[in-house]
Amino acid sequence: MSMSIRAEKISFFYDTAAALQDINLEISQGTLTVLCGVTGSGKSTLLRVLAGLAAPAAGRVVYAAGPGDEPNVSIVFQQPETQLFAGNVHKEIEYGLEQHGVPKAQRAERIRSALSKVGLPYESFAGRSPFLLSGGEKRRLCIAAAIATQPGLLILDEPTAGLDPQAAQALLTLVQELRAGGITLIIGTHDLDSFLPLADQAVVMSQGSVHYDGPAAPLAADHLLLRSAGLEPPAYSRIGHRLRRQGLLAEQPDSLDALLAGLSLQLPPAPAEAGRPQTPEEAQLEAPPANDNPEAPVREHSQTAPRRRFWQGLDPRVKWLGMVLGSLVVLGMNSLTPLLLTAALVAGLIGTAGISWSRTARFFRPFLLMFLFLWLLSALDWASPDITLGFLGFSSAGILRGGLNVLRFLLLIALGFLFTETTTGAPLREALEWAIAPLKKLGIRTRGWSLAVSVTLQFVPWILGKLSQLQLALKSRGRLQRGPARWSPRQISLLIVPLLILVIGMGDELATAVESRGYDPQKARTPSYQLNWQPKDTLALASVMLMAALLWWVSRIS
Ligand SMILES: Nc1ncnc2c1ncn2[C@@H]1O[C@H](COP(=O)(O)OP(=O)(O)OP(=O)(O)O)[C@@H](O)[C@H]1O
Repeated sequence: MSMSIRAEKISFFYDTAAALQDINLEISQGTLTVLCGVTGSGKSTLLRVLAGLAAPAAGRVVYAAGPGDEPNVSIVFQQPETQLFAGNVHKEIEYGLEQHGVPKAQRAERIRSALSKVGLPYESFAGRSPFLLSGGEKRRLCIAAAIATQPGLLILDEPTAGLDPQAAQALLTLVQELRAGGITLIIGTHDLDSFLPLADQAVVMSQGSVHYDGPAAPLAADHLLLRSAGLEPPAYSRIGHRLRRQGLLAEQPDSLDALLAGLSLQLPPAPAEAGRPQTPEEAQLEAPPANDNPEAPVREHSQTAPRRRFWQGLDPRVKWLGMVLGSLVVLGMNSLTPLLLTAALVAGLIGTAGISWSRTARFFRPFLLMFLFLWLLSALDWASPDITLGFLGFSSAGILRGGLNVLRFLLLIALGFLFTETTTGAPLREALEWAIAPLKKLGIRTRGWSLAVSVTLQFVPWILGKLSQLQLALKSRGRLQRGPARWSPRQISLLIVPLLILVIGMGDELATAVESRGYDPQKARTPSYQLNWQPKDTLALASVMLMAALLWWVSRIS
């Protein structure tokens, strides 16, 4: 089932500024259309209007499906990471199917087939958290979620942006397969080199209007037209143009392959080279990319040190229990020896978890200053001081009591630090669900809680990531500084506004993504991560309990 689409005199405004003006388009069924234009020319806005996600201020969009078919449009936005919201890959895709009324019995097969089309094997990916996939895998998952509903029209906004060459090549192959399967495709892109050779139709946008609408091949060769819209012609076309002027090529190529084929016809082999067998290195250089096959998973390099892997591999419930048990024991300690012993133990654990000392120091620095101040405050004694510093007086008992409290709090924070540094978002969330599950028996609804925690947890690493990106951006515009990045009050004040805008923007994108998949806020969703208790977890928990008991005993006898 395929669809055609027609835009009639479309205009769209953001507040009062026109983003689209008088757009007329006709896209035939089963074709691939490339929508290009410089940044800000209106591509994303037009794609959203064509997908029915934004209503035009004037004009209309007309969809036509085959006889007996409902028009069904799917869109995959830029930045796929902002579109994911479910607890695992299976549920991420199932969500759209549910909204489209696909019966439960048919969903698993549809999900399996969509994942296989984008080269993510169901067995390896279905249970994984979408947030823990690589960028290329997230992109494929979004496309799988979009095609699972069997749309007649699929709209992709910047599908190759940010992908490595192999992942981009796999995506191009997937696009060709989708088109061969009869889907109508509209692709908004800056990547003319990749998409123009595949396209039937091309639309060039300029300042919210259509600058060119016609067949793709002549557009690639029309450098004047492309440049007048601010676009650089594809490299194969520019090279072909130059070679033709020098008489080295007979025809203007319409793809890189056509250029290479034309060259090999035109150029005789160099005399010294003629007849020489190809070396293995040359053969390798000329071979097509190893990952041409979209079924092949994207190769990934893991830089994780073995020690860190051990900690991250532990069942998160062991870490939750360890943190709770450790915190209870620490709270019960009121003498120095067990607290110092625990501090040494926690320091050792931080070391074995592969967390660098500079990272630890950066984390604790703000707490140390605050606690030092609190310590001094709790030791102040004006009436009968044991120690005097100028006009300030401190009592020895106050110093000891304050010191113990400070140490206790620092240890509690250190346990939390150890836990969150070795546990990523989804397992952490799942362990929390497990911990609060008994509340369900008391009739308390825990799904809302876990969803709130899940959303918060998704935002926290994202906000921290954005913060360090913003800090780097600020730093790159200042003078060269050595040493670790520090926060200055001025930097913080400069970051607040962009950070707020980013957070609001992300909320907006997420809301639109959810809406585009037919989100119903009344429906409860529970995120999931496959908890997997292994013998090593039992061993780790036994060690934690033994250490906690030992420390408790030391605190009783000292
Ligand atoms: N939410 C918004 N509020 C106000 N103006 C907006 C908003 N989104 C886009 N615009 C403006 O509308 C115009 C078209 O933006 P659009 O995102 O459609 O461009 P684009 O061609 O997709 O750009 P890019 O290639 O950078 O993604 C731009 O001038 C942009 O500044």
